[in-house]
Amino acid sequence: MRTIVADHPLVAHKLAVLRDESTPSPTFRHLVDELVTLLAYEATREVRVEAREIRTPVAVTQGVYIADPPPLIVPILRAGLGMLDGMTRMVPKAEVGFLGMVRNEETLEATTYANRLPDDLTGRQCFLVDPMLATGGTLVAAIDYLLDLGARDVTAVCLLAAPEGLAAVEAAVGHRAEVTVVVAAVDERLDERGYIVPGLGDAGDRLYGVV
Ligand SMILES: O=P(O)(O)OC[C@H]1O[C@H](OP(=O)(O)OP(=O)(O)O)[C@H](O)[C@@H]1O
Ligand SMILES: O=c1cc[nH]c(=O)[nH]1
Ligand SMILES: [Mg+2]
Repeated sequence: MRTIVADHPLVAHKLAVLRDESTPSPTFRHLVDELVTLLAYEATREVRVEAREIRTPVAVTQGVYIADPPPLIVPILRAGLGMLDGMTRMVPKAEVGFLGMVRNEETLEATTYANRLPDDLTGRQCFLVDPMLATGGTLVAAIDYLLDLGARDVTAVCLLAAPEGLAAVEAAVGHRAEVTVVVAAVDERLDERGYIVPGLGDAGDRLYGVV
């Protein structure tokens, strides 16, 4: 498994504002949207492309286009929805699948309440988006869905990861496929409630309110 940390002052600045507990929800949503476009730049570095001839006003040349079949972007609801628009803005050709998953805050186990994915992901490059990789339980389950449908090239785009979560994902799925995790930062640890420290709190609640 590869972990790529988007080490850039613009990312660090936006992340600092995002972490601040006084940042209100509208600003939080806007920053998540901006951050994901910066992470998408790293995450799509190896997106499959094909060359096709184009005619500029001056000459004929080869243009580079994102290849078919188009990449599949899969936000993990709820919090992953906050990253969807930024991803599709950067890769408009992408198709979108959906996974609704929630972590039980007592047991920390993830359960799935919605699943809308293509039937066959053989040969598809898949991009899971979810701001938080904490214990890794949610991401492991999400990657399992994609691998079971035939995907072998999966990139997770997250804002924050805990070292424990990265290790859990590597142990669970690293040997089954090419998995890349792109993050804005790897934080220190998890606390006793399974929250990322220092983190930014509950990403879903900060995006959409406490429900
Ligand atoms: O790595 P894990 O320990 O599994 O935790 C990470 C998950 O927790 C959060 O979602 P949550 O379950 O709070 O759902 P929400 O997006 O609806 O708030 C987050 O967006 C991840 O999906
Ligand atoms: O810190 C955390 C851990 C899990 N989910 C979140 O939204 N935040
Ligand atoms: Mg939540």
